Amino acid sequence: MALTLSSPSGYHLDEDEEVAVFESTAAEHGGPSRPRLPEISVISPGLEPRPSIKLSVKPGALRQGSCEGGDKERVQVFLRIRPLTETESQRVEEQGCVDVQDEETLLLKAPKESQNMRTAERGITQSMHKFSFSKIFGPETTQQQFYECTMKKMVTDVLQGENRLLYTYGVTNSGKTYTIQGSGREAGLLPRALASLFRKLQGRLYGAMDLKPVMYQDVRQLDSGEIRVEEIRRNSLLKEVSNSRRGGNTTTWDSGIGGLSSTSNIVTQLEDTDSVCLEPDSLSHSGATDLAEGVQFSIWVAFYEIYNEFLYDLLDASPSLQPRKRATLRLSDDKYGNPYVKDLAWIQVRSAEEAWSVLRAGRRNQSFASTHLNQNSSRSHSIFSIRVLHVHPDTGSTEPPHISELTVCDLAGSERSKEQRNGERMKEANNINTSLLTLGRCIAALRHNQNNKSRPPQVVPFRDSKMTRVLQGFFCGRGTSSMVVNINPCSSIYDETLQALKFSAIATQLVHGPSTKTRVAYILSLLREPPANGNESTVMEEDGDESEVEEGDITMLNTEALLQAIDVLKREVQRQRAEKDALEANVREQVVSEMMEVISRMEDGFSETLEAEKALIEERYEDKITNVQKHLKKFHSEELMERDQEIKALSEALDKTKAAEKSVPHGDSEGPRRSQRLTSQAQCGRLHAELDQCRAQLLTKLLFMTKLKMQIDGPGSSSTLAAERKLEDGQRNLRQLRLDLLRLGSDLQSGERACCRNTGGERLRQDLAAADETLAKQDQILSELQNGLMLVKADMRKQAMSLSRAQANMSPLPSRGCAASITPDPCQKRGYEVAAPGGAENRPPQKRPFFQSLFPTHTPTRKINTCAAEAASGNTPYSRILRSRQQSPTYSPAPTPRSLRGKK
Ligand SMILES: Nc1ncnc2c1ncn2[C@@H]1O[C@H](COP(=O)(O)OP(=O)(O)OP(=O)(O)O)[C@@H](O)[C@H]1O
Repeated sequence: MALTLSSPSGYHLDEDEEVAVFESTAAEHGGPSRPRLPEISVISPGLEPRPSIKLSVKPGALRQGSCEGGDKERVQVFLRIRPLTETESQRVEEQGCVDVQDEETLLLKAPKESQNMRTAERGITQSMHKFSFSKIFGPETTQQQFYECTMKKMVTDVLQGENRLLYTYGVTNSGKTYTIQGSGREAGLLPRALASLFRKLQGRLYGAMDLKPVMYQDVRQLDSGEIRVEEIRRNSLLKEVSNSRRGGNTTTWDSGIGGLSSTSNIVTQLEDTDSVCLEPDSLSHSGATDLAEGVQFSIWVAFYEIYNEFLYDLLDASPSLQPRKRATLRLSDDKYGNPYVKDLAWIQVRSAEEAWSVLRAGRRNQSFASTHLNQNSSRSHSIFSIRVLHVHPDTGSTEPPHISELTVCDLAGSERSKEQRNGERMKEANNINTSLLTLGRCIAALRHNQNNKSRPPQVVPFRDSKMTRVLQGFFCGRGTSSMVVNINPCSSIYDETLQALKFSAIATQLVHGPSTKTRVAYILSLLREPPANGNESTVMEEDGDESEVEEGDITMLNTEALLQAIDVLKREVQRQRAEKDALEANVREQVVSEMMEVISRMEDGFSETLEAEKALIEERYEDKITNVQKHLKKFHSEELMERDQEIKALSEALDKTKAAEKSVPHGDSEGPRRSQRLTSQAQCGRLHAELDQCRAQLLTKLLFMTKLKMQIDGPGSSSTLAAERKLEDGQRNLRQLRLDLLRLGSDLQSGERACCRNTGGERLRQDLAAADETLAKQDQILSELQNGLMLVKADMRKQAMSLSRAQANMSPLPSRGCAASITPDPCQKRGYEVAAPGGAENRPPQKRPFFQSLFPTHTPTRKINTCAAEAASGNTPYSRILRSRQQSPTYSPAPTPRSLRGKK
C-alpha cells in the first residue's frame, strides 16, 4: 500500500516517487478498506522491497570488518551513531529510540515526549520509522574502522583519476566534525585521507610548482614569476602556522556581516603537533594502489567555508592586517557553465605534514561558536579540496595534465533556529537550514530526473544556495558523492534526527548518472540536435581567450542559433515558473500544516491553562460560597433568636394586656379592646332586643293610630298620612338598623377570631385599628339610627299629642265610654302625653346605659350621645335640619350604614 505522507524534510515528491520511498509493512496484512496508517513507515533505499527483518539485532552484531556491499551505481549513504556523553547518559537521554536492526537497517522509535509521538497519537504519522543505509556504524565504531569502510577507497579512486565527494549531514552536535577532522588522537577522515594519499604517492610526487589547478577543473601553466608568488604564499602560510603554534597566537576575524562571529581562538580539537596522529597500524592497511606508469602527482589543497551564504578563504591569512574584514570570494562559471570559486587560494603540499599544517591553519579561521547544544559548533559549511594533477613529465606532451579531486565537506548541523536566543546564532541557523533545504531539493530533483526519464526533467535548484552550487559538479556526473549521516541517539533531539534521516532517505535513492546540463552547457546541449553525448564542449573549445570564456560566452553563436536559444530559454522560463509555482504551493501547504500544528499545540496549551484556571476559580468561589453560607447561617440564627425574643416579649405583653383586660373590664381607649368588642356584642344583642320591642310597640301604636284615624278623620286625612309615612320610614330604618347590627355582630366575631389567631404584633395592631374604625362607623350609624328613632318617637309623641288634642276636641262627641273602651294609650302609660318636648324623661328607655356601656370612654360617642340628647330636645342643629328636611318635599330618610359603606 502506497502512503501519501508529506515528503520528508519538505522536499517536493510526486506520487510515483512516494510509492518508491514510502512503503508500508501493513500492505501484506491486507488492512481494512478504510485507509489507516501502518505502524511503521519503511523508508527504503532500494526500489525493490526488502524482505522483512527480525528486530533487536544489537549494534555489536554489526560486521565491522566488512566494507563491501551496496550497489556501486547508487550513491552511498553511511550512517554513524555517536556514543552518548557522560552528561547525556546522566540525563537519561538513552531511551532506546535508535535501534540498529542490522548493518543496513535502522528502526527509530519515537520517545513519549517527542513531537513525532504527539502527531502519531493523533493518527497523522507513525511513531516508528525504518530506514535503510549502505552501512550503519554504531557508537563503538572507531575512526580507523570508519575510515577503512568509507574513505579509503575514495583516496584510491582519486589517485586513479576519479573525482570524489564526501559530505557529512546531521543535526548539530551529532559528530560531523569529529568524523571529518577527529578529536585529540582520534584523527578523522580527512587527516587519515591525507596521510594515506602521501603514503601511496611516495616517490611519485611532482615537486615543481609550474602547474596549478584553476577554475572548475583546469590546469594552468605558471611562469617563473607566478611560481615565485605561489612559493611565497605557501611558505608564508606554513611559516605562520608554525609561528602561531609556537607563540600560541590566535586570529580574530571580523566577518563584516554581523560583528565578530568568526573566531579562531576556540581551542582546536586536533592535537597541535606536526604530524597527523594515527594509530601505528592505520597506514599499513592502506594497501598498494595501482598508479599509472610514468605519471607523477602534484597535490594542491584549498580550504574555504560558506558562512551566512558568503564564501571565505580559510587559507587567506594575513597576520599583519588583522583584525580586518575577511574578503569574500565570488562564485563564477567557466565557459561550460561549471561553477568554481574565483580567486580561491590553492596551496601545493608535498607531504602529509604540510597538508596537515594547512588544514590546521584553515581551522583557525573557521567559524565556530558555542550553541546550546554544542560548545564548539561549526557555524559554516567547510570544504577541504584536494586536487591531484596527473603529470606526465617525461612524455613532453603539450596536453594539460589530467586533474582529479577529493572534496570533503563538513556541513553545518541542522537545528531549530528558534532554539537560538542570540540574534547572530539565529541568523546563522536560518542560513544553515536554508542551504541544507536547498541541498535536499537538489537531491530530490535529481532523483526525480533519474526515475522519470520519460518526463521533462526538473531543474535542479543548485543555484539557490552557494553550497549546492559549489558541490554541483559532483552531483552532475563530474564524479561520485558519498554521504555520511551522523546522528546523536539522544531522545531530546529525536524529532530533528528523524528529519535528518528522512532527508538522507532521499539521497539513498540517487544513482550516479550522467551529467545534468546547467546554464550555458545546458542551453548548448538543447541547441544541438541530437545531443552531443558529453561532447558539448567542442563548440567552445577553440576559444583561447580565458577572460571571455570564463563566465561562459554564447555570443559567438549565429543569429539563428541565438533565436533558437531564446525560444528554448523562453520555454525553459515558463516551465521553471510553473515549477516554482508548484513548489511555492507545496511550501505554503507545508507552512500551513506546520502552523496548524503549532496552533493546535497552542490550543492544547490554552485549553489546559483554561481548565487549570477554571478549577482554581471554582475552588475559590466554592470557598467564598462556603464562607457566605456560614455567615448567612450565623446571621439568620441571630435574627431568629432576636425574633424569638421579640415574639416572647410580645406574647408576654399580650398576656399582660389580657390579664390587665381581665382585671380592668372598662379600661380607657388604649386598654382592653377585646372586652369592649365582647361588651359591644352583648350590647348589640340587647339593642336588637330593644329594637324588636320598639318595633312591636310601633306596630301596636300604628294599629292604634290607624284605628283612631279611621275613627276621627276617616280615610284621606293629610296629617295621618304624614304620620303613616314617617312610621313607614321609621320601620325601614329600623329594619336597616337590625341588619347593620347583625353585620356588626358578625364583624365583631370575625375580628375576635382574627385577634385570637394572629400573634404578629403589627398585624394585631392593624386588625385592632380596622376594628376601631368599624366600631367608629357603627357608632356613627347607631347614633344616626338613634336620632332617627328619636325623631320617630318625637313624631309619635306629636301624633299622640295631636290625638289627645283631637280627643279633647272630640270630648263633646258621644261615647266617652266608648273612649273608655278604647285601649289605653301606651304613651300615656309611660307619661308621654304630658312630657315636655325637651325633658329627660323623653329619652328612650335604656338608651343611655347601652351606649355608655358600649363606648364608655369614646369621646365621639359621648358627643353623639350629647347630640342625641340635644336632638331629642329638638335644639340641636341636626334636629333642626331633620325637621327642615322632614318638612321639605324631597325628604329622604337618614343614610343607612350600607349606603355609607357604598360611598366609601
Ligand atoms: N563517534 C564519536 N565518538 C566519541 N565522541 C564523539 C563521536 N562523535 C562525536 N563525538 C563528540 O561529540 C561532540 C560533538 O561532535 P561534533 O562537534 O563533531 O558535532 P557536529 O555535528 O560537528 O556539531 P556542529 O554541527 O554543531 O558543528 C564532540 O565533543 C565530539 O568529540
